[in-house]
Amino acid sequence: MTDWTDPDTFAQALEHAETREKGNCFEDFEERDVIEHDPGLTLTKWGNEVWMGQTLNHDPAYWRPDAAADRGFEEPPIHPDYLTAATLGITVEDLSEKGGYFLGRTDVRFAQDAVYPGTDMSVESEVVNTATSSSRPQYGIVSWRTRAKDLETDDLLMSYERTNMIPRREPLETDGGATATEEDDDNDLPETFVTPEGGYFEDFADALEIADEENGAVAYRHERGRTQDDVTVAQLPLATLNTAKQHHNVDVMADSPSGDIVTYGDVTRSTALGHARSDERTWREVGFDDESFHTFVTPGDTVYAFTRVLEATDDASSDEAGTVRFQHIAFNQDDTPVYSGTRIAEIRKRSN
Ligand SMILES: C/C(=C\C(=O)O)C(=O)SCCNC(=O)CCNC(=O)[C@H](O)C(C)(C)COP(=O)(O)OP(=O)(O)OC[C@H]1O[C@@H](n2cnc3c(N)ncnc32)[C@H](O)[C@@H]1OP(=O)(O)O
Repeated sequence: MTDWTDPDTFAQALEHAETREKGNCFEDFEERDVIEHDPGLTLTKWGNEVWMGQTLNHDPAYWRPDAAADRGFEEPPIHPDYLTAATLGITVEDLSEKGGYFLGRTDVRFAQDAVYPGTDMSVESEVVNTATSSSRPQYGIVSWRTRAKDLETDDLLMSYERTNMIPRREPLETDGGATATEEDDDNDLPETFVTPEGGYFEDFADALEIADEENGAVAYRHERGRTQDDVTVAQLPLATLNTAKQHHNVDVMADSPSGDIVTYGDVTRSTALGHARSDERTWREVGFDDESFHTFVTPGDTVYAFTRVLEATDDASSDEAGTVRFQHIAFNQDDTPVYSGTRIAEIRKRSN
């Protein structure tokens, strides 16, 4: 009788067996296809707090009822970073589990009403673009518009457009692969870097004025760093039902370009944003644009943050705040940028 657990026999069995595959390849996506992501997700207080705690998003309005009330919330709401990560997390099984790279995201917008723990989400994505990758013939580039809604009321909670490199089932014929791109060596950094004196709206507006007079920029780094560990790399994405092997399968990832599991892009950016928010008086998050993930973050890497203030407008959803547009850059212990994106946030004004 064949002993299927005998290592030699089992090795042969594995060789003969077909693998029940997960995920979709580039060829499976057609423009205008709409994909509903099952099983959805209930946004819990636990998930919210684990996410915020580990990414250093410690704004008391998301933790304490009194601080929440002071900001006009009914109770500590779901943090927009967790909402974003959870929305993207449950799309992975259908969109990107096959592997590839999360290249970027733009037009990330949140509904004006806060989202509270206990909300059941339904999430769907529409394929908005498919393209060949000229540098990597074994991949194609796919963009989706993803929308998260409240399952009960059908209210839109957030939406964004995201782009990934997705493996092809059949690699394209190639005449030799990547063409070297010309390095843009232009380095015209301003001489003066201005740091805001505090974290209120007026501090950002004043700093922009000073920088303008001196032909400089409002740009500064944040002190905190967060080293990537088992919790940030594997636990946080799995808690959003993100099944990307990049984050939890060391065996497969050992043979990949990173040689290791990699941090979920939403963890990297949320950590950097947590550092940035610790130096400001956030009122509300409005949205993000032009988000890019420049290189891998792996266990043991430390995520730091750098901020540029681009614009301050005395106009917001509340008289208590003004609107600021930032560029945030996450970087690692070697000072290499790993993420960048612009962010629109309402920032509290000093009380008169
Ligand atoms: C959720 C999740 C995974 C998931 O979802 O399941 C994750 O969290 S995973 C962790 C986070 N992620 C990463 O760890 C990736 C880090 N990153 C890199 O490791 C490098 O960035 C690279 C190896 C991917 C590329 O490196 P690179 O080859 O040097 O980069 P580029 O040449 O700039 O881009 C190559 C081609 O992508 C086109 N391209 C780039 N950006 C955009 C964009 N925004 N929109 C449309 N097309 C874009 C570009 O136009 C070029 O197209 P062509 O192939 O046609 O030239």
